Amino acid sequence: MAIGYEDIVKAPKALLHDHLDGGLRPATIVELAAAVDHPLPSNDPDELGRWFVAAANSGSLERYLETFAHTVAVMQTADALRRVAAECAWDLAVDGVVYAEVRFAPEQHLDRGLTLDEVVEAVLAGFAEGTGRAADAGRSIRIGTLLTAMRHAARSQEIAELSVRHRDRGVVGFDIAGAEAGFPPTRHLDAFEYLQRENFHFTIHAGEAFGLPSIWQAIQWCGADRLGHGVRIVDDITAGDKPVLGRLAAYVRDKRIPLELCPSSNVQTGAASSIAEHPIGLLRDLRFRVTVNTDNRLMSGTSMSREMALLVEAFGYGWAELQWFTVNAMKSAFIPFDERLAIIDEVIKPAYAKLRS
Ligand SMILES: O=c1[nH]cnc2c1ncn2[C@H]1C[C@H](O)[C@@H](CO)O1
Ligand SMILES: [Zn+2]
Repeated sequence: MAIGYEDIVKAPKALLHDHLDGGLRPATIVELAAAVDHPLPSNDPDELGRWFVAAANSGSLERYLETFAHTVAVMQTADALRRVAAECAWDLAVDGVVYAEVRFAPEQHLDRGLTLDEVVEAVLAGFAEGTGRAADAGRSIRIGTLLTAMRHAARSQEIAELSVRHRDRGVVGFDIAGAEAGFPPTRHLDAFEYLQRENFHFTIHAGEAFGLPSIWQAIQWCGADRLGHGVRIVDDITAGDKPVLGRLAAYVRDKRIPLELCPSSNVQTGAASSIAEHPIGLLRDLRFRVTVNTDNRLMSGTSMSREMALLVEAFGYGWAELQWFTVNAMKSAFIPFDERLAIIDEVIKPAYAKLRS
């Protein structure tokens, strides 16, 4: 039986890779931009939403990233950051996401005088507000925050220390993002070594716009717990009736290193030519630790439910596969093991059992 979209929305979902500054509501951008006189490509929310998707459909990660100038520009005050975070929590909850790790780069939100700590505090307050409101409405969601350092900049050590400073207040991990080619993860080795000494968790955007060397560095030099995208690991797999894994692909699979795959985003930046041809099909068949993610809901005009629905349509997946992606994500989350298990056993498994029956 084909799975209906409304049922996918109802099914509990876990999301590990979602950017706060890539998920604003267009109407919120229009309002916030008016308050700070930031010129937008359109002041009509519907048109603006379409502009983001079209502009991000560039086939290049560098041009895709240019669209963030408009979201980052309106996220420069504590009030704006709190509002955007609260709306993010609510929007994810309404979409049936029960656990999300949402990331952003604090260093990009200092233009109007906030300190790094104030930026983080505002976002954490917004998540608390949004999750509280969602819980009151009967939609429980847990949000963990990841702090990102921009890989072209030189603040990763500072952002790593900021992450550790806020670890008991909702920050559960660290990441690096931005243009990948020319900015290898080893540029930030000091930060990763510091985080390892602190027993902290981190993921690295790698294997999206650049291939195997980036993935290899992220894992073998930097010690990443997960791969942000990591989709280019297929370059180390020889396809055929019996696919053959190279050393790196075998290592990633053997060690159960989670892949934060983002199907729509990859099609937009040219990392995959279509959803149907996205390597997620092969990687799932080979039982890599695959997870499904949104990356940037605004730039892709998407949601967790939509990403799942696209996969159902392209690969004929049923509830068994959707549950597998969801449990994979929950197993790979950066919150403590007992809390992950509680969500899997008490929320995810009972809901899918019902949907499957
Ligand atoms: O998919 C991505 N790859 C690399 N960098 C990205 C991606 N999506 C968003 N970013 C960047 C742009 C944002 O401003 C920054 C922090 O969220 O992370
Ligand atoms: Zn990303």
